Amino acid sequence: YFAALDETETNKNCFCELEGSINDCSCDVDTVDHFNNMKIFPRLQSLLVKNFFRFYKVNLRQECPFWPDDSRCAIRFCQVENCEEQAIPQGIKDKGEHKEKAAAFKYSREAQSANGCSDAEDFDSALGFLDTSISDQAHREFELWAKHDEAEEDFCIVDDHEEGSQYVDLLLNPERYTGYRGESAHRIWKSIYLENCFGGNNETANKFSNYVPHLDLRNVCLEQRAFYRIISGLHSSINIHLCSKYLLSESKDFLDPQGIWGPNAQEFKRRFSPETTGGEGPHWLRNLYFIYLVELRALAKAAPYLRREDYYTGIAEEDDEVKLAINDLLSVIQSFQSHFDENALFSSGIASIKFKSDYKEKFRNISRIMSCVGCDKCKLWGKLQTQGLGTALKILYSEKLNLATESGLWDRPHIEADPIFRLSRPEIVALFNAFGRLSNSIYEMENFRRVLR
Ligand SMILES: Cc1cc2nc3c(=O)[nH]c(=O)nc-3n(C[C@H](O)[C@H](O)[C@H](O)COP(=O)(O)OP(=O)(O)OC[C@H]3O[C@@H](n4cnc5c(N)ncnc54)[C@H](O)[C@@H]3O)c2cc1C
Repeated sequence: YFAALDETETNKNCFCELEGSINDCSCDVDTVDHFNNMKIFPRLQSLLVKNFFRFYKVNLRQECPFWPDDSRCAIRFCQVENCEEQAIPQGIKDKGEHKEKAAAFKYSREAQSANGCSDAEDFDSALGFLDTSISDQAHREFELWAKHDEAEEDFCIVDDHEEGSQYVDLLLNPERYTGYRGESAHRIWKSIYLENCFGGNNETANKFSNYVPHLDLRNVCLEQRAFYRIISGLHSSINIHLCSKYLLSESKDFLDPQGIWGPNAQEFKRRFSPETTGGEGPHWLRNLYFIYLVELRALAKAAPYLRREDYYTGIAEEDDEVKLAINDLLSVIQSFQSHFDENALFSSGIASIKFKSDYKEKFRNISRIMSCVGCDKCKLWGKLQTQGLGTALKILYSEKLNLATESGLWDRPHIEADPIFRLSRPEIVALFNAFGRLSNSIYEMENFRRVLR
Protein backbone atom coordinates (compact mmCIF):
# COMPACT_ATOMS: atom_id res chain seq x y z
CA TYR A 1 0.00 0.00 0.00
CA PHE A 2 2.77 2.45 0.87
CA ALA A 3 4.28 2.30 -2.55
CA ALA A 4 7.85 3.49 -3.03
CA LEU A 5 7.95 7.22 -3.37
CA ASP A 6 10.65 7.58 -5.89
CA GLU A 7 8.96 6.99 -9.22
CA THR A 8 11.31 8.32 -11.85
CA GLU A 9 9.53 9.71 -14.85
CA THR A 10 11.44 7.99 -17.63
CA ASN A 11 10.89 7.03 -21.27
CA LYS A 12 8.19 9.54 -21.87
CA ASN A 13 7.47 11.94 -24.65
CA CYS A 14 6.20 14.61 -22.29
CA PHE A 15 6.95 15.28 -18.62
CA CYS A 16 3.21 15.37 -18.06
CA GLU A 17 2.82 11.84 -19.44
CA LEU A 18 2.72 10.40 -15.94
CA GLU A 19 2.80 6.68 -15.45
CA GLY A 20 2.49 4.15 -12.70
CA SER A 21 1.38 4.37 -9.12
CA ILE A 22 0.03 7.54 -7.51
CA ASN A 23 2.01 6.68 -4.32
CA ASP A 24 0.22 6.23 -1.00
CA CYS A 25 -2.73 4.98 -3.07
CA SER A 26 -3.48 1.63 -4.59
CA CYS A 27 -4.14 2.72 -8.16
CA ASP A 28 -2.25 4.26 -11.03
CA VAL A 29 -2.48 7.41 -13.09
CA ASP A 30 -3.86 5.72 -16.22
CA THR A 31 -6.77 4.23 -14.32
CA VAL A 32 -7.73 7.62 -12.91
CA ASP A 33 -7.29 9.37 -16.27
CA HIS A 34 -9.61 6.94 -17.98
CA PHE A 35 -12.17 6.87 -15.19
CA ASN A 36 -12.25 10.65 -14.86
CA ASN A 37 -12.17 11.66 -18.49
CA MET A 38 -14.71 9.10 -19.70
CA LYS A 39 -17.07 8.79 -16.77
CA ILE A 40 -16.79 11.58 -14.21
CA PHE A 41 -15.91 14.71 -16.16
CA PRO A 42 -18.85 14.65 -18.61
CA ARG A 43 -21.34 14.02 -15.79
CA LEU A 44 -19.99 16.86 -13.66
CA GLN A 45 -20.00 19.20 -16.64
CA SER A 46 -23.75 18.93 -16.97
CA LEU A 47 -24.45 18.81 -13.22
CA LEU A 48 -22.50 21.86 -12.10
CA VAL A 49 -24.35 24.28 -14.38
CA LYS A 50 -27.61 23.57 -12.55
CA ASN A 51 -29.01 26.29 -10.28
CA PHE A 52 -28.37 24.34 -7.09
CA PHE A 53 -24.64 24.24 -7.76
CA ARG A 54 -23.97 27.51 -9.55
CA PHE A 55 -24.89 29.93 -6.75
CA TYR A 56 -22.37 29.96 -3.92
CA LYS A 57 -22.65 32.12 -0.84
CA VAL A 58 -19.30 33.45 0.21
CA ASN A 59 -17.80 36.22 2.29
CA LEU A 60 -15.19 38.02 0.23
CA ARG A 61 -15.03 40.99 2.60
CA GLN A 62 -13.66 39.07 5.60
CA GLU A 63 -10.52 40.76 6.91
CA CYS A 64 -7.23 38.92 6.73
CA PRO A 65 -6.55 37.83 10.33
CA PHE A 66 -2.80 37.42 9.85
CA TRP A 67 -1.34 40.50 8.20
CA PRO A 68 -2.53 43.88 6.90
CA ASP A 69 -4.22 43.52 3.56
CA ASP A 70 -1.58 45.23 1.46
CA SER A 71 -2.49 44.01 -1.96
CA ARG A 72 -5.46 44.46 -4.17
CA CYS A 73 -5.05 42.95 -7.55
CA ALA A 74 -5.43 45.91 -9.87
CA ILE A 75 -6.22 44.10 -13.05
CA ARG A 76 -9.83 43.79 -13.97
CA PHE A 77 -9.72 40.01 -14.40
CA CYS A 78 -9.56 39.70 -10.62
CA GLN A 79 -12.99 41.17 -10.06
CA VAL A 80 -15.92 39.02 -9.13
CA GLU A 81 -19.19 39.79 -10.85
CA ASN A 82 -22.07 39.73 -8.43
CA CYS A 83 -25.17 37.99 -9.56
CA GLU A 84 -28.53 39.63 -10.09
CA GLU A 85 -30.83 39.07 -7.10
CA GLN A 86 -33.64 37.84 -9.34
CA ALA A 87 -31.37 35.19 -10.91
CA ILE A 88 -31.17 33.25 -7.63
CA PRO A 89 -34.00 30.72 -7.26
CA GLN A 90 -36.36 31.56 -4.42
CA GLY A 91 -35.83 28.18 -2.78
CA ILE A 92 -32.14 28.93 -2.33
CA LYS A 93 -32.73 32.43 -0.92
CA ASP A 94 -35.47 31.24 1.43
CA LYS A 95 -33.18 28.94 3.32
CA GLY A 96 -31.75 31.41 5.85
CA GLU A 97 -28.11 30.47 5.79
CA HIS A 98 -27.44 30.31 9.52
CA LYS A 99 -30.54 28.23 10.05
CA GLU A 100 -29.56 26.12 7.15
CA LYS A 101 -28.03 23.19 8.94
CA ALA A 102 -31.17 22.65 10.99
CA ALA A 103 -33.25 23.03 7.85
CA ALA A 104 -31.25 20.57 5.80
CA PHE A 105 -34.10 18.10 5.73
CA LYS A 106 -36.95 20.53 6.19
CA TYR A 107 -37.93 20.57 2.56
CA SER A 108 -37.50 16.88 1.99
CA ARG A 109 -40.53 14.98 0.81
CA GLU A 110 -40.21 12.73 3.86
CA ALA A 111 -40.36 15.68 6.23
CA GLN A 112 -43.31 17.19 4.38
CA SER A 113 -45.34 13.99 4.41
CA ALA A 114 -44.46 13.23 8.04
CA ASN A 115 -45.91 16.62 9.02
CA GLY A 116 -49.08 15.92 7.12
CA CYS A 117 -49.99 12.65 8.83
CA SER A 118 -51.91 12.88 12.05
CA ASP A 119 -51.90 10.44 14.95
CA ALA A 120 -54.02 12.79 17.12
CA GLU A 121 -56.53 10.07 17.97
CA ASP A 122 -53.91 7.92 19.64
CA PHE A 123 -53.54 10.05 22.76
CA ASP A 124 -55.40 12.47 25.02
CA SER A 125 -54.17 15.85 23.93
CA ALA A 126 -54.79 17.50 27.32
CA LEU A 127 -52.86 14.91 29.33
CA GLY A 128 -50.25 14.55 26.71
CA PHE A 129 -49.68 18.29 26.55
CA LEU A 130 -46.02 19.03 26.57
CA ASP A 131 -44.97 22.47 27.60
CA THR A 132 -42.42 23.39 25.00
CA SER A 133 -42.02 27.03 25.98
CA ILE A 134 -38.40 27.85 26.44
CA SER A 135 -36.95 31.29 27.03
CA ASP A 136 -35.38 33.20 24.15
CA GLN A 137 -32.14 33.24 26.09
CA ALA A 138 -32.15 29.43 26.30
CA HIS A 139 -32.85 29.19 22.56
CA ARG A 140 -29.87 31.41 21.85
CA GLU A 141 -27.71 29.19 24.02
CA PHE A 142 -28.97 26.02 22.32
CA GLU A 143 -27.98 27.53 19.00
CA LEU A 144 -24.49 28.20 20.31
CA TRP A 145 -24.21 24.65 21.70
CA ALA A 146 -25.39 23.16 18.43
CA LYS A 147 -22.98 25.32 16.45
CA HIS A 148 -20.12 24.28 18.70
CA ASP A 149 -20.96 20.56 18.43
CA GLU A 150 -21.30 20.73 14.68
CA ALA A 151 -18.12 22.74 14.24
CA GLU A 152 -16.16 20.16 16.18
CA GLU A 153 -15.98 17.92 13.14
CA ASP A 154 -15.33 20.80 10.72
CA PHE A 155 -12.02 21.11 8.92
CA CYS A 156 -12.97 24.56 7.72
CA ILE A 157 -14.06 27.93 9.07
CA VAL A 158 -17.46 28.68 7.64
CA ASP A 159 -18.12 32.39 7.27
CA ASP A 160 -20.95 32.42 4.73
CA HIS A 161 -23.58 33.45 7.30
CA GLU A 162 -21.62 36.52 8.40
CA GLU A 163 -22.29 40.09 7.39
CA GLY A 164 -20.67 40.85 4.08
CA SER A 165 -21.38 37.47 2.52
CA GLN A 166 -22.99 37.42 -0.90
CA TYR A 167 -24.23 35.03 -3.52
CA VAL A 168 -21.89 34.61 -6.46
CA ASP A 169 -22.82 33.01 -9.75
CA LEU A 170 -19.91 30.67 -10.41
CA LEU A 171 -20.73 30.45 -14.11
CA LEU A 172 -20.23 34.20 -14.45
CA ASN A 173 -16.86 33.96 -12.71
CA PRO A 174 -14.90 31.04 -14.15
CA GLU A 175 -11.61 30.16 -12.52
CA ARG A 176 -8.96 31.34 -14.98
CA TYR A 177 -5.89 33.51 -15.42
CA THR A 178 -6.16 36.70 -13.37
CA GLY A 179 -2.59 38.01 -13.30
CA TYR A 180 -2.41 37.58 -9.51
CA ARG A 181 1.24 36.82 -8.73
CA GLY A 182 4.37 38.05 -6.97
CA GLU A 183 4.95 38.64 -3.26
CA SER A 184 1.28 38.50 -2.24
CA ALA A 185 0.52 35.21 -4.00
CA HIS A 186 3.79 33.68 -2.77
CA ARG A 187 3.07 34.68 0.82
CA ILE A 188 -0.27 32.88 0.65
CA TRP A 189 1.19 29.69 -0.77
CA LYS A 190 4.11 29.77 1.67
CA SER A 191 1.80 30.29 4.67
CA ILE A 192 -0.37 27.41 3.52
CA TYR A 193 2.61 25.04 3.21
CA LEU A 194 3.90 26.26 6.58
CA GLU A 195 0.75 24.93 8.19
CA ASN A 196 2.30 21.54 7.59
CA CYS A 197 4.76 22.05 10.48
CA PHE A 198 3.55 19.70 13.15
CA GLY A 199 6.27 20.72 15.63
CA GLY A 200 8.29 18.12 17.50
CA ASN A 201 11.19 17.33 15.27
CA ASN A 202 12.73 20.70 14.46
CA GLU A 203 14.66 19.38 11.55
CA THR A 204 11.48 18.28 9.86
CA ALA A 205 9.71 21.51 10.77
CA ASN A 206 12.49 23.48 9.12
CA LYS A 207 12.24 21.47 5.97
CA PHE A 208 8.56 22.27 5.77
CA SER A 209 9.14 25.96 6.16
CA ASN A 210 10.23 25.95 2.55
CA TYR A 211 8.47 24.39 -0.37
CA VAL A 212 9.18 20.75 0.14
CA PRO A 213 11.47 18.84 -2.18
CA HIS A 214 9.87 15.58 -3.18
CA LEU A 215 12.56 13.31 -1.76
CA ASP A 216 12.32 14.82 1.73
CA LEU A 217 8.83 13.41 1.90
CA ARG A 218 10.27 9.95 2.39
CA ASN A 219 11.30 10.89 5.89
CA VAL A 220 7.95 12.02 7.20
CA CYS A 221 4.96 10.07 8.37
CA LEU A 222 2.06 9.30 6.09
CA GLU A 223 -0.23 11.92 7.66
CA GLN A 224 2.23 14.75 7.08
CA ARG A 225 3.00 13.54 3.60
CA ALA A 226 -0.71 13.35 2.82
CA PHE A 227 -1.21 16.89 4.12
CA TYR A 228 1.53 18.22 1.86
CA ARG A 229 0.34 16.23 -1.15
CA ILE A 230 -3.23 17.47 -0.75
CA ILE A 231 -2.10 21.12 -0.68
CA SER A 232 0.33 20.61 -3.51
CA GLY A 233 -2.40 18.90 -5.56
CA LEU A 234 -4.72 21.85 -4.98
CA HIS A 235 -1.92 24.24 -5.97
CA SER A 236 -1.37 22.25 -9.19
CA SER A 237 -5.05 22.29 -9.98
CA ILE A 238 -5.32 26.08 -9.59
CA ASN A 239 -2.24 26.61 -11.74
CA ILE A 240 -3.46 24.19 -14.42
CA HIS A 241 -6.67 26.18 -14.66
CA LEU A 242 -4.88 29.46 -15.15
CA CYS A 243 -2.80 27.82 -17.91
CA SER A 244 -5.82 26.31 -19.63
CA LYS A 245 -7.86 29.51 -19.49
CA TYR A 246 -5.08 31.97 -20.18
CA LEU A 247 -5.46 35.47 -21.56
CA LEU A 248 -3.91 34.92 -24.98
CA SER A 249 -4.67 38.37 -26.33
CA GLU A 250 -6.24 41.47 -24.85
CA SER A 251 -7.37 42.67 -28.26
CA LYS A 252 -11.12 42.65 -28.40
CA ASP A 253 -13.49 42.27 -31.26
CA PHE A 254 -17.15 41.64 -31.74
CA LEU A 255 -16.76 37.88 -31.16
CA ASP A 256 -14.43 38.17 -28.16
CA PRO A 257 -15.41 41.32 -26.26
CA GLN A 258 -13.36 40.20 -23.25
CA GLY A 259 -10.20 39.33 -25.16
CA ILE A 260 -9.08 35.93 -26.35
CA TRP A 261 -8.78 33.15 -23.78
CA GLY A 262 -7.45 29.65 -24.25
CA PRO A 263 -4.81 27.08 -23.31
CA ASN A 264 -1.19 28.20 -23.02
CA ALA A 265 1.00 25.11 -23.29
CA GLN A 266 4.25 27.06 -22.80
CA GLU A 267 2.98 28.46 -19.50
CA PHE A 268 2.01 24.93 -18.43
CA LYS A 269 5.51 23.73 -19.38
CA ARG A 270 7.17 26.54 -17.44
CA ARG A 271 5.19 25.65 -14.34
CA PHE A 272 5.53 21.88 -14.40
CA SER A 273 8.44 20.64 -16.52
CA PRO A 274 11.37 19.07 -14.61
CA GLU A 275 13.80 21.51 -16.27
CA THR A 276 12.11 24.60 -14.85
CA THR A 277 11.11 23.18 -11.45
CA GLY A 278 14.26 21.35 -10.32
CA GLY A 279 12.63 18.04 -11.19
CA GLU A 280 9.61 18.65 -8.92
CA GLY A 281 6.91 19.49 -11.50
CA PRO A 282 5.85 15.92 -12.37
CA HIS A 283 5.51 15.15 -8.64
CA TRP A 284 3.28 18.19 -8.21
CA LEU A 285 1.13 16.88 -11.05
CA ARG A 286 1.01 13.47 -9.39
CA ASN A 287 -0.24 15.17 -6.23
CA LEU A 288 -3.25 16.38 -8.22
CA TYR A 289 -4.23 12.72 -8.63
CA PHE A 290 -3.78 12.19 -4.91
CA ILE A 291 -6.18 14.96 -3.84
CA TYR A 292 -8.58 13.77 -6.57
CA LEU A 293 -8.64 10.30 -5.00
CA VAL A 294 -9.18 11.76 -1.53
CA GLU A 295 -12.23 13.76 -2.65
CA LEU A 296 -13.50 10.89 -4.80
CA ARG A 297 -13.46 8.61 -1.77
CA ALA A 298 -15.29 11.22 0.34
CA LEU A 299 -18.10 11.33 -2.22
CA ALA A 300 -18.29 7.54 -2.24
CA LYS A 301 -18.40 7.41 1.55
CA ALA A 302 -21.10 10.08 1.81
CA ALA A 303 -23.11 8.61 -1.09
CA PRO A 304 -25.90 7.09 1.07
CA TYR A 305 -26.34 10.46 2.79
CA LEU A 306 -26.06 12.50 -0.41
CA ARG A 307 -28.72 10.35 -2.07
CA ARG A 308 -31.18 11.46 0.60
CA GLU A 309 -30.64 15.17 0.02
CA ASP A 310 -33.27 17.02 -2.00
CA TYR A 311 -31.11 19.63 -3.80
CA TYR A 312 -33.98 22.01 -3.34
CA THR A 313 -34.23 25.19 -5.37
CA GLY A 314 -38.01 25.31 -5.68
CA ILE A 315 -37.89 24.62 -9.43
CA ALA A 316 -39.46 21.18 -9.22
CA GLU A 317 -38.48 19.87 -12.64
CA GLU A 318 -34.84 20.87 -12.26
CA ASP A 319 -34.67 19.56 -8.68
CA ASP A 320 -35.82 16.14 -9.91
CA GLU A 321 -33.30 16.19 -12.73
CA VAL A 322 -30.49 17.07 -10.35
CA LYS A 323 -31.45 14.28 -7.97
CA LEU A 324 -31.38 11.75 -10.80
CA ALA A 325 -28.04 13.07 -12.05
CA ILE A 326 -26.56 12.94 -8.53
CA ASN A 327 -27.71 9.35 -8.06
CA ASP A 328 -26.16 8.39 -11.37
CA LEU A 329 -22.87 10.14 -10.56
CA LEU A 330 -22.68 8.58 -7.09
CA SER A 331 -23.26 5.10 -8.53
CA VAL A 332 -20.38 5.61 -10.95
CA ILE A 333 -18.17 6.91 -8.13
CA GLN A 334 -19.06 3.96 -5.92
CA SER A 335 -18.17 1.55 -8.73
CA PHE A 336 -14.54 2.75 -8.74
CA GLN A 337 -12.35 -0.20 -7.81
CA SER A 338 -9.36 1.36 -6.06
CA HIS A 339 -10.61 3.95 -3.63
CA PHE A 340 -8.25 5.83 -1.31
CA ASP A 341 -8.16 4.15 2.10
CA GLU A 342 -8.80 6.87 4.66
CA ASN A 343 -8.20 4.39 7.48
CA ALA A 344 -4.51 4.35 6.67
CA LEU A 345 -4.32 7.81 8.26
CA PHE A 346 -4.73 8.42 11.99
CA SER A 347 -4.60 4.72 12.78
CA SER A 348 -1.89 4.63 15.47
CA GLY A 349 -3.92 4.78 18.67
CA ILE A 350 -3.88 7.64 21.19
CA ALA A 351 -1.25 9.65 19.31
CA SER A 352 -3.58 9.69 16.33
CA ILE A 353 -6.31 11.48 18.25
CA LYS A 354 -3.98 14.40 18.93
CA PHE A 355 -2.68 14.30 15.37
CA LYS A 356 -6.21 14.38 13.98
CA SER A 357 -7.17 17.39 16.06
CA ASP A 358 -3.95 19.22 15.01
CA TYR A 359 -4.78 18.38 11.43
CA LYS A 360 -8.21 19.93 11.75
CA GLU A 361 -6.82 23.09 13.26
CA LYS A 362 -4.29 23.41 10.48
CA PHE A 363 -6.88 23.00 7.76
CA ARG A 364 -9.04 25.58 9.53
CA ASN A 365 -6.07 27.95 9.41
CA ILE A 366 -5.77 27.38 5.69
CA SER A 367 -9.38 28.45 5.27
CA ARG A 368 -8.57 31.59 7.32
CA ILE A 369 -5.56 32.29 5.12
CA MET A 370 -7.89 32.36 2.11
CA SER A 371 -9.29 35.67 3.39
CA CYS A 372 -5.83 37.15 2.74
CA VAL A 373 -5.79 36.37 -0.99
CA GLY A 374 -5.41 39.71 -2.75
CA CYS A 375 -7.53 38.98 -5.80
CA ASP A 376 -11.26 38.52 -5.42
CA LYS A 377 -11.71 35.89 -8.10
CA CYS A 378 -8.79 33.85 -6.76
CA LYS A 379 -10.22 34.28 -3.27
CA LEU A 380 -13.65 33.08 -4.41
CA TRP A 381 -12.28 29.89 -5.93
CA GLY A 382 -9.69 29.48 -3.16
CA LYS A 383 -12.43 29.66 -0.52
CA LEU A 384 -14.70 27.34 -2.45
CA GLN A 385 -11.99 24.74 -2.99
CA THR A 386 -10.79 24.80 0.62
CA GLN A 387 -14.36 24.50 1.84
CA GLY A 388 -14.90 21.59 -0.55
CA LEU A 389 -11.71 19.94 0.64
CA GLY A 390 -12.61 20.60 4.29
CA THR A 391 -16.01 19.01 3.69
CA ALA A 392 -14.36 15.97 2.09
CA LEU A 393 -12.06 15.54 5.10
CA LYS A 394 -14.97 16.01 7.49
CA ILE A 395 -16.81 13.21 5.68
CA LEU A 396 -13.79 10.91 5.75
CA TYR A 397 -13.12 11.41 9.46
CA SER A 398 -16.58 12.05 10.90
CA GLU A 399 -17.53 9.73 13.75
CA LYS A 400 -21.08 11.01 13.41
CA LEU A 401 -21.33 9.95 9.78
CA ASN A 402 -19.94 6.52 10.70
CA LEU A 403 -22.52 6.15 13.46
CA ALA A 404 -25.39 7.26 11.23
CA THR A 405 -24.36 4.92 8.42
CA GLU A 406 -23.78 1.95 10.74
CA SER A 407 -27.19 2.44 12.34
CA GLY A 408 -28.80 2.30 8.89
CA LEU A 409 -30.12 5.85 9.19
CA TRP A 410 -29.91 6.61 5.48
CA ASP A 411 -31.98 3.54 4.59
CA ARG A 412 -34.96 4.53 6.76
CA PRO A 413 -38.10 5.74 5.01
CA HIS A 414 -38.19 8.88 7.21
CA ILE A 415 -35.20 10.76 8.49
CA GLU A 416 -35.76 13.08 11.42
CA ALA A 417 -35.47 16.81 10.80
CA ASP A 418 -32.26 17.00 12.79
CA PRO A 419 -30.17 13.90 12.02
CA ILE A 420 -26.86 13.20 13.72
CA PHE A 421 -24.86 14.05 10.58
CA ARG A 422 -25.70 16.58 7.92
CA LEU A 423 -24.01 18.98 5.56
CA SER A 424 -25.15 22.53 4.88
CA ARG A 425 -26.02 23.71 1.38
CA PRO A 426 -22.75 25.67 0.99
CA GLU A 427 -20.78 22.59 2.07
CA ILE A 428 -22.52 20.45 -0.54
CA VAL A 429 -22.13 23.07 -3.26
CA ALA A 430 -18.43 23.45 -2.38
CA LEU A 431 -17.85 19.68 -2.20
CA PHE A 432 -19.16 19.01 -5.70
CA ASN A 433 -17.66 22.13 -7.26
CA ALA A 434 -14.24 21.53 -5.69
CA PHE A 435 -14.26 17.97 -7.02
CA GLY A 436 -15.40 19.40 -10.36
CA ARG A 437 -12.29 21.61 -10.41
CA LEU A 438 -9.99 18.63 -9.87
CA SER A 439 -11.82 16.62 -12.48
CA ASN A 440 -11.46 19.49 -14.90
CA SER A 441 -7.72 19.76 -14.22
CA ILE A 442 -7.17 16.08 -14.95
CA TYR A 443 -9.15 16.49 -18.15
CA GLU A 444 -7.11 19.57 -19.14
CA MET A 445 -3.86 17.63 -18.56
CA GLU A 446 -4.92 15.34 -21.38
CA ASN A 447 -5.15 18.36 -23.70
CA PHE A 448 -1.71 19.63 -22.70
CA ARG A 449 -0.26 16.15 -23.22
CA ARG A 450 -1.61 16.12 -26.74
CA VAL A 451 -0.08 19.51 -27.57
CA LEU A 452 3.29 18.88 -25.92
CA ARG A 453 3.76 15.33 -27.21
C1 LIG B 1 -5.47 30.62 -3.20
C2 LIG B 1 -4.90 31.09 -4.51
C3 LIG B 1 -5.71 31.09 -5.62
C4 LIG B 1 -5.21 31.54 -6.84
N1 LIG B 1 -6.02 31.55 -7.93
C5 LIG B 1 -5.58 32.04 -9.10
C6 LIG B 1 -6.43 32.13 -10.24
O1 LIG B 1 -7.61 31.78 -10.18
N2 LIG B 1 -5.92 32.65 -11.39
C7 LIG B 1 -4.62 33.08 -11.47
O2 LIG B 1 -4.21 33.55 -12.53
N3 LIG B 1 -3.78 32.98 -10.40
C8 LIG B 1 -4.22 32.49 -9.24
N4 LIG B 1 -3.37 32.43 -8.16
C9 LIG B 1 -1.95 32.76 -8.34
C10 LIG B 1 -1.15 31.54 -8.84
O3 LIG B 1 -1.44 30.37 -8.08
C11 LIG B 1 0.36 31.78 -8.74
O4 LIG B 1 0.69 32.09 -7.40
C12 LIG B 1 0.85 32.90 -9.65
O5 LIG B 1 0.49 32.63 -10.97
C13 LIG B 1 2.39 33.03 -9.58
O6 LIG B 1 2.99 31.82 -10.01
P1 LIG B 1 4.50 31.42 -9.76
O7 LIG B 1 5.04 30.86 -11.02
O8 LIG B 1 5.26 32.57 -9.17
O9 LIG B 1 4.48 30.21 -8.71
P2 LIG B 1 3.40 29.90 -7.60
O10 LIG B 1 2.29 29.10 -8.17
O11 LIG B 1 3.04 31.15 -6.90
O12 LIG B 1 4.20 28.94 -6.63
C14 LIG B 1 5.20 29.42 -5.73
C15 LIG B 1 6.26 28.35 -5.56
O13 LIG B 1 5.62 27.17 -5.06
C16 LIG B 1 6.21 26.00 -5.62
N5 LIG B 1 5.13 25.26 -6.27
C17 LIG B 1 4.47 25.59 -7.41
N6 LIG B 1 3.52 24.69 -7.67
C18 LIG B 1 3.58 23.77 -6.70
C19 LIG B 1 2.85 22.59 -6.41
N7 LIG B 1 1.82 22.20 -7.18
N8 LIG B 1 3.20 21.85 -5.34
C20 LIG B 1 4.21 22.25 -4.53
N9 LIG B 1 4.92 23.37 -4.74
C21 LIG B 1 4.62 24.12 -5.81
C22 LIG B 1 7.28 26.48 -6.57
O14 LIG B 1 8.51 26.43 -5.87
C23 LIG B 1 6.88 27.91 -6.86
O15 LIG B 1 7.99 28.71 -7.18
C24 LIG B 1 -3.86 31.99 -6.94
C25 LIG B 1 -3.06 31.99 -5.80
C26 LIG B 1 -3.56 31.56 -4.59
C27 LIG B 1 -2.68 31.58 -3.38
